[in-house]
Amino acid sequence: MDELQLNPLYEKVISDLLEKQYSVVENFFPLEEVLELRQSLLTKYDDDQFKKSAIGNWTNEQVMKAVRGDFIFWLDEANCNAAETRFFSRLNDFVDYLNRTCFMGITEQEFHYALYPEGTFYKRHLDTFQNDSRRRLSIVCYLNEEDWQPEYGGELAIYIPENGTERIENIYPVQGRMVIFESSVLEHEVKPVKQERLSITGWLKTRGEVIF
Ligand SMILES: O=C(O)CCC(=O)C(=O)O
Ligand SMILES: [Fe+2]
Repeated sequence: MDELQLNPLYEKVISDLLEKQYSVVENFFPLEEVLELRQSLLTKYDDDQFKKSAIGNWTNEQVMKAVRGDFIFWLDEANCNAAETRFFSRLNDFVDYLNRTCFMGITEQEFHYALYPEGTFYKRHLDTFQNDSRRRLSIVCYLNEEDWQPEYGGELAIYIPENGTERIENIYPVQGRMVIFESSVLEHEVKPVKQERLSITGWLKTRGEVIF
């Protein structure tokens, strides 16, 4: 095993996760890579490659629309473009670090692009709700234009249990910002967006049973 170089950025994420079960970092991906991913998302979207998101086994469109309104495109690591390859390569470096320093046992990952058209949202939920207990960490990186304003809405609201009550952390989807949190612990929600909202979102998963 090669010697592990201490990585201050990864260490910050790890200590945040230990302390509060989520972390927000601004420069995980260099700006030019964020812009490339944004371009690549938009190209696929314009090319009609996105699908309406679904929730578990729910097939009723109206029910789904009342819960989440985003469109997604699942990425295939074995078959992706240069920008996506760079994304996965940074991500895999981080996963390798997590596994080596925290014995996280991440063995799998799944990522999709997401686009929330104006007026859409994603109601409060837990990311392990799809009968998949293997989701360990949720990761979102925002691919919006540089001038995201609070009046555009679309904040990620994380509900944090605190002293028997609940605190809400509101995180705006500013360009290049990455949020990482414990999938099975923190409930969260995407507030209605008033401006198209873009992201790449995914889950780091451990080996384990899928519970039905
Ligand atoms: O885009 C976000 O801020 C969060 C999205 C989310 O919660 C999900 O896709 O499960
Ligand atoms: Fe979620």
